[in-house]
Amino acid sequence: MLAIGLMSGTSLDGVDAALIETDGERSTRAVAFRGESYSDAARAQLAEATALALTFERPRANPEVMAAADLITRTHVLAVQKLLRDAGLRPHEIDVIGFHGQTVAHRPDRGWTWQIGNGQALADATGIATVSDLRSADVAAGGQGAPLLPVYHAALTADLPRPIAVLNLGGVANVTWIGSDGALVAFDTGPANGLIDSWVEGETGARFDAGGALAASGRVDEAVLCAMLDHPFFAQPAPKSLDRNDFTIQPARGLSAADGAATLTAFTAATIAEAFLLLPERPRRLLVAGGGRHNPTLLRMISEKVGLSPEPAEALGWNGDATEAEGFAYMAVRTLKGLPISFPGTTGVPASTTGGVLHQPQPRAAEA
Ligand SMILES: Nc1ncnc2c1ncn2[C@@H]1O[C@H](COP(=O)(O)OP(=O)(O)OP(=O)(O)O)[C@@H](O)[C@H]1O
Ligand SMILES: CC(=O)N[C@H]1[C@@H]2OC[C@@H](O2)[C@@H](O)[C@@H]1O[C@H](C)C(=O)O
Repeated sequence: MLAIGLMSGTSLDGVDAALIETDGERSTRAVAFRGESYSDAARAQLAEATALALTFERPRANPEVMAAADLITRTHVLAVQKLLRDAGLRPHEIDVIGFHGQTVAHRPDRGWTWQIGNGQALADATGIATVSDLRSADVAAGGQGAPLLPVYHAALTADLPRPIAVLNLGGVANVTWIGSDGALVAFDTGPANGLIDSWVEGETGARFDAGGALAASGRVDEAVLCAMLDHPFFAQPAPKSLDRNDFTIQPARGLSAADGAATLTAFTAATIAEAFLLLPERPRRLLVAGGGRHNPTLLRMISEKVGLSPEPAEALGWNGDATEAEGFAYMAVRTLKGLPISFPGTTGVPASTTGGVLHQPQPRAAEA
């Protein structure tokens, strides 16, 4: 099948749109990819909606969050249209879209996770069957609702020697470990770039620490690093997941811009080392996808603390910027086929679970 996957990640940098050909099982081939950036105004609107949503006891139709949801849907429609144009394809040639939406609050402890974006509106506007709300069924069944990528990581690495680990360095980081027998262990490890981005934006106005240059020029403050690592999340057994806002840059306040960047980068690396202690067996290789693989200072620190060289996804011919979006395309095909997308080892759900809500495009009123 030809499937489009759409992801708007915790970094709020934009929409990733990927087109893949897959059977939702072992076969998967990347066909096209493009990103659609948010304007500064859109990012600010999404950040506000996210901050607000996190204060709610449960998801509700608040006007500000609904306006953000509308922005998300419209930007995703645009991303699909541009991706189709790039690929020279028409909507009827695409079997399904996997639409992750934007997480505004992730509270499995309260029994919910909230991704905004209207799946039916996206299906109607693109004319393509759309699977949305991919995390809720898992949470309803008692899982963490995240991470979901492990099933795709397993397909991507099917021919590689195991055990193997795949690290996704987005705003938040998550690791997937795949054992020799195909067993999956996966969980969020801590912030990846989220804190570094917030720090750098506050200190310098830049969106992120390009090339890890600021962190490379600073000194890690060991006392701040120790204080940050003294957090109950790291002692928790897997599976476990995070909301983007579960950690803050507060402990680094008072450090110079460079030392703060170095310390927060070291924090991410140290949390990945902590995560490795929870893996059943040391992986032979550590593959890295997500924006953090563009940060050599972060990769160096991970290598030092974990004792394994992180290999950017490109080493295997993957596009590490597209992996998440591809994963949601893959999951949408699995949803169509009634196959599970989450497992006891990945989200803690008691039994393997299907997920996602399917929306068939409705003919427009004018055409009806
Ligand atoms: N050249 C670069 N140098 C340093 N860091 C970079 C570079 N390019 C991207 N990044 C980092 O990658 C981040 C974006 O990563 P990505 O797109 O994988 O996150 P996301 O998908 O929004 O997050 P999540 O996976 O948590 O949902 C940026 O915010 C930035 O911190
Ligand atoms: C609730 C939510 O949106 N979580 C994201 C976030 O970003 C990274 C990490 O935290 C991961 O758990 C998840 O996304 C990836 C794509 C996943 O589900 O595998």
